[in-house]
Amino acid sequence: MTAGLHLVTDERLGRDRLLAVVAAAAGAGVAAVQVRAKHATAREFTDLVAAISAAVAGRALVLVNDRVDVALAARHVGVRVDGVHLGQDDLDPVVARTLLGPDATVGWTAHAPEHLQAAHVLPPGTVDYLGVGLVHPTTSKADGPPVLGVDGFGAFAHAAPLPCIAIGGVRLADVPGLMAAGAHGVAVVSAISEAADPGRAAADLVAAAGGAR
Ligand SMILES: Cc1ncc(COP(=O)(O)OP(=O)(O)O)c(N)n1
Ligand SMILES: Cc1ncsc1CCOP(=O)(O)O
Ligand SMILES: [Mg+2]
Repeated sequence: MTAGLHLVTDERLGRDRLLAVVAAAAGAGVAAVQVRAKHATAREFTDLVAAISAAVAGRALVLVNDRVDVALAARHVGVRVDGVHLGQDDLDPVVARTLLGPDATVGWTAHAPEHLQAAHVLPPGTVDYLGVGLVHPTTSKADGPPVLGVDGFGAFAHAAPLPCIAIGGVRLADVPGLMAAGAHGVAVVSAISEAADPGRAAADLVAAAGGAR
């Protein structure tokens, strides 16, 4: 179930704080935790996915950013991994779906007209949701795509053939407007990871995003 709130892990955090944030967010009812570690080796990334999956403890989906090989490796050693979030330069989602199987969750980044066209011609059942942004400027991703704003996000979501998760500078105050604009859910790094009380912040965002609780 991908609707609701996604926590994307913050690579700026130390491991203890990161795992505490993940556990608090999972306890607050996030729908998914996406493990993002742009500078990790394959082995480091696989170990991190295992630690985060243990912290999630089955309370949310565990998605691996970018790396189908890491998702498969973690599964191979018995770690619960539910799927991947792929960018436009990552493995083709059709191939990812074949490798991960029909029950996996596969998300795909989209922010340009050609991405929408590509999404329209995907075989049914390939991708579960599109990650769409930036909603606002962010310091969590270097060289991010252009800012759409809430209205731009809504226009994109209405033209999309798949549910859209809003990402990029999303704060609690943005969530009602994004949901009203057609969001399937929202994904955040800073709004949870930088909060003084990440569990409280996650619970408030879950409530606003119409999560499972
Ligand atoms: C939910 C969600 N949407 C978009 C992204 C961005 O993915 P990508 O463009 O591949 O950028 P990186 O996260 O890999 O830097 C995302 N991660 N999650
Ligand atoms: C990974 C990613 N992809 C697009 S924006 C982003 C980071 C969003 O982080 P924040 O919620 O702190 O703006
Ligand atoms: Mg990516």
